[in-house]
Amino acid sequence: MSGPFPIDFLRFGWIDAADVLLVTVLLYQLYKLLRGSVALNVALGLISIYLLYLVVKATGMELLTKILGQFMSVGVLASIILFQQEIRRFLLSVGKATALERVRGWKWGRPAVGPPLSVGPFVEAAKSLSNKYTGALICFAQASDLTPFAESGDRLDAEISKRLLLSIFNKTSPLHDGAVIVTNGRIQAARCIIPVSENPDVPAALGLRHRAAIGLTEVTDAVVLVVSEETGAISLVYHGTLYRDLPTAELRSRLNEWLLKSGASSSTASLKPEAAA
Ligand SMILES: Nc1ncnc2c1ncn2[C@@H]1O[C@H](COP(=O)(O)OP(=O)(O)OP(=O)(O)O)[C@@H](O)[C@H]1O
Repeated sequence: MSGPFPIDFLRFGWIDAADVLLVTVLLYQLYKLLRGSVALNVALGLISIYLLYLVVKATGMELLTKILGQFMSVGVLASIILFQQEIRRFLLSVGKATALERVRGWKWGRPAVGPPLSVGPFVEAAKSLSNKYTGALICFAQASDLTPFAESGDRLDAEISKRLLLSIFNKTSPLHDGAVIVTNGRIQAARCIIPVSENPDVPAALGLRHRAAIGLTEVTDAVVLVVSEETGAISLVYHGTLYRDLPTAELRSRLNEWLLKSGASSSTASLKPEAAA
């Protein structure tokens, strides 16, 4: 027997062990990715049909095998269409894990980091907006390209300042509706439309602004800051998780942590750590 676990009728080698391990890791990653979304139920449905197909094939039920076989043959294509967002997120996390983004900067002759981004103006603007119950939605681009969403709004390419952020979200401003997108340490665009989450677990009390913030972070690695018009609460969203009603110090530290962490590994922006106020 060549393998580490000699079983009479099975030749189970190191390669098989690695194979099983990798498939386990892959399935676990898939589960983590789909957890909490309707896609998990769809995936379970597809897996059940596949298992049923294997059983009817093994028992020789020809008609059912044929029907399910037809279904399975289009299954791959259907899965790609059904799971486009999840596949996108998966590939994004693989890309980040392989640290390709880190080397991309010098490899393609681009600067590894953009102009420094300070979280101060965002924290200060969020505080003011919150005190006045003015809604806001600010998306910080990281490794994922937010250009397609920025293009849905009005291009600004402006220097970041608290005053500009307050002007944009002022209720009388023609730019206040929609999201602001921050890329490369600049306000790239305002009035942008971002994808709304379809996760049924998002509390019904949350309106479209918060759902949109969650939605963008489900399909990209952006960090999103939300100020609620209704309650004045300031929240952050990252990787599909909403961190609600944050005090200023926590808002600042989380922004510093998340943007600094990825700023070091992505080519989109570097960040000046901010001391707590
Ligand atoms: N897909 C979207 N992309 C960008 N902005 C959006 C999107 N959907 C809603 N918004 C913004 O959210 C506003 C509506 O917020 P709504 O009151 O429904 O949400 P909410 O989560 O309850 O927020 P709030 O607590 O501020 O009321 C819109 O006027 C718009 O500015």
